Amino acid sequence: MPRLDRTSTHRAAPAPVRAVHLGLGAFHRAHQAVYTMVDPEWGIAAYTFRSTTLPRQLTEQEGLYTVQTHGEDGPRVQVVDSISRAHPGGDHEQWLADLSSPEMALVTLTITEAAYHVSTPLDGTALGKLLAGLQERHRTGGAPLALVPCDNLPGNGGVLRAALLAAASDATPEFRTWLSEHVSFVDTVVDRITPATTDAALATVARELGVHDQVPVVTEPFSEWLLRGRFPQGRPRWEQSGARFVDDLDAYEQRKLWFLNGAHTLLAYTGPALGCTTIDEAVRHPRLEAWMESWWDTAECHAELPGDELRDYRGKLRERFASRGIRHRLLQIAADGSQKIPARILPVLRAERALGRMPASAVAALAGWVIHLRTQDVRDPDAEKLTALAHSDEAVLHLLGALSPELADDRELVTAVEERRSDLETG
Ligand SMILES: NC(=O)c1ccc[n+]([C@@H]2O[C@H](COP(=O)([O-])OP(=O)(O)OC[C@H]3O[C@@H](n4cnc5c(N)ncnc54)[C@H](O)[C@@H]3O)[C@@H](O)[C@H]2O)c1
Ligand SMILES: O=P(O)(O)OC[C@@H](O)[C@@H](O)[C@H](O)[C@H](O)CO
Repeated sequence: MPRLDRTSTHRAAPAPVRAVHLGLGAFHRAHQAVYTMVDPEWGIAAYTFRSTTLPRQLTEQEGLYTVQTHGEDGPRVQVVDSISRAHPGGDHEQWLADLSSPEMALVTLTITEAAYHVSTPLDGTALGKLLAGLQERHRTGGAPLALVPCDNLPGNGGVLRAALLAAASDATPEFRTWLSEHVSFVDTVVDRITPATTDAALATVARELGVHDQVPVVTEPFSEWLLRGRFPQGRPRWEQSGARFVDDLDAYEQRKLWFLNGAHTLLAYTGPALGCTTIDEAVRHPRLEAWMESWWDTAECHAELPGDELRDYRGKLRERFASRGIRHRLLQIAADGSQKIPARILPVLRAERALGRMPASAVAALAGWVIHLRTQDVRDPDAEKLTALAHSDEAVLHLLGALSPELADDRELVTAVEERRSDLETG
């Protein structure tokens, strides 16, 4: 079977590289790279964090790959041609050359929530890599740049700015001033459910297009990108692909993190305890569905957007989650809980506790997390510490304290989570 080639794409040759991406995974390829296709003047140099396999496979395909959307009307397969070059994260020389090129106007990032914490040593971390690139750019002329984090974090632009300034605490005052004044930190809300690709996706491409793609991406038809911030050296015409540049990002960010990601987290931890493995299975389980609706009712009491907008969003989420075309594994979503629960569950839980209420769905999410830590192969930057706590006496008390110390002082909450855990453990 022939390989993918440019006969079915808009770009006869790779577009000039004006954007860099760090964290070349499924989501970047289903989201930012697809939005960038609209503008033939903009090509992307995309870097993995560590993997050497994906860049090699993409390079063998001239950077081309397919995105397949699974909606009600079956799969649709599209060739994406905006990645002009793909590199392994270990290619440091090329990274420094790209970051210091005055032609480079922006850097997008999908480096996971956990990567925004400054850890020492910085070497080998995403922040360390970014800092090294920015220092090289400053040293070689200091052209301005926009940084565009696309991870599910509240205030992701501001978080990245604070993290980089903290990471650069030993850098020269000149560099720190340049970083503050000439690097723009763009806030974003990103949304497109994109699970890890399975082998079935390869067969779909072969059947639909008659070509072999080694690295297809599977995603949903829905896609959203909201941005707020400056692009001092320009940007692709993303708005022509549906991106929206807005001033009032915060309420939409809250809606996305609480309603979509919060429900995902709730189901990711309670679902396996009730025998489910994917989101579409979980939303068909009556008990899990009831918790999800209860979570949304609770979150609605504290959300900023008007009720009718939230109800509309909930309706769309029900459809998106129930889609059988997207087999989104609960265990994929369950990774890095210590980094996700604070943004997705705790704000609503705290608001409820301040009113003297005990939100059953948030309690279920925390109880499910405790079970996850006791029973699964845990992927979390604090995995060692958390699994030890999960097997200790008073595991719930210690784990809630690890999430946020004041939670452990709330004895009523600790008891409620313990009771739900015991209930879930017995099925
Ligand atoms: N998949 C989605 O539905 C989705 C939707 C919205 C946002 N996101 C964001 O994108 C991120 C990546 O998702 P994905 O689906 O591409 O996952 P993926 O597993 O396909 O790729 C993850 C990418 O992140 C890199 N990475 C992993 N750990 C890292 C670390 N400690 N430091 C730096 N980079 C690291 C990996 O090398 C890889 O390039 C998520 O963590 C999330 O913040 C994903
Ligand atoms: O990608 P993560 O690991 O931050 O979270 C897992 C899912 O909740 C997330 O990927 C959603 O599918 C996504 O945020 C939808 O836009």
